[in-house]
Amino acid sequence: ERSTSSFSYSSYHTLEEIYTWIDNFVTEHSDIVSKLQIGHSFENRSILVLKFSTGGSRRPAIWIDSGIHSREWITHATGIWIARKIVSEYGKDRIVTDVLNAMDVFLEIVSNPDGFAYTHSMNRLWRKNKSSRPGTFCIGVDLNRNWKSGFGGNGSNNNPCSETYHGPSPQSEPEVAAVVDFIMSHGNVKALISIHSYSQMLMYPYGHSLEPVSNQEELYHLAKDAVQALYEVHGIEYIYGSISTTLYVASGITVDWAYDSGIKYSFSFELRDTGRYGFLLPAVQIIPTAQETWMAVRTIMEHTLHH
Ligand SMILES: NS(=O)(=O)N[C@@H](Cc1ccccc1)C(=O)O
Ligand SMILES: [Zn+2]
Repeated sequence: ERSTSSFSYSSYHTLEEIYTWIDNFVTEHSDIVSKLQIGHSFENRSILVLKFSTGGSRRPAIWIDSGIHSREWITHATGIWIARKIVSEYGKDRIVTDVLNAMDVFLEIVSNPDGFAYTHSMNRLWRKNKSSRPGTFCIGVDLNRNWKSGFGGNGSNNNPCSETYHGPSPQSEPEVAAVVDFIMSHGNVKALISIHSYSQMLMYPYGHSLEPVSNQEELYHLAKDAVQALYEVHGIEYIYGSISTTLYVASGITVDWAYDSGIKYSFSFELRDTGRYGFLLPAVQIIPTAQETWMAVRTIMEHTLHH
């Protein structure tokens, strides 16, 4: 009896339950999945990444992260569901099979483990990590403002008590430094997908400026196709475009760093909903959200494989 088959994919889970699921999932699919520890959080929790690989060495890769903002529980749940979808579709779905026969996929489900634990224990709406520094009264850095590209610019805040506090310096946070170090040492990541909630948007760089990226046309049309694939599942409508023109100016964000580091297919999702439940999305919407998100992610994977 596979212990992951007793795991409820239609429920929200604690950090411990997710880490146990990861171990069971890797054990049950050891032919294609392995577990990497890329670092430790501020409070010394392991930072874990699932690697999906069918062989080769240093194959071009796709990076997916969820949970950088700890209160966005739908994103961890979607990451878990996508992990299972990838292994169940390999050998069946033509696109997944072609992608995994040529590329590796890295999936960081809990990108902010300290914040996530805190949303279960003390404050459901905690967003940042849990770092603290002498002489700083408030806790936590916004891990979507701590990246080097555009660091400290408009749409981030220098006040440690702010929800968008960028931290003392780029990559000051171990949760960000671990990802930077991993991706830079891998050196062959072709696409990055950073999953947030909520607003129902699919966005690409830049967030820190209104200036279009060099392959803006390509990213616009890929986002359009991905959003259409998403819509066809349950009729959910997303808007899409560059972060700064579609949402707001935000500086020091993951996808701007990725793009400026050469990852030309960098996207950020804002999953369901549009504000009725917001971060408190009911668990009954987990699987529908994951199913539709998967179709958009699969579209981006296919494009990355062929370009
Ligand atoms: N998920 S959210 O509610 O925090 N909104 C995100 C919006 C966002 C998402 C991706 C890149 C830049 C900005 C944020 O970091 O402000
Ligand atoms: Zn977020």
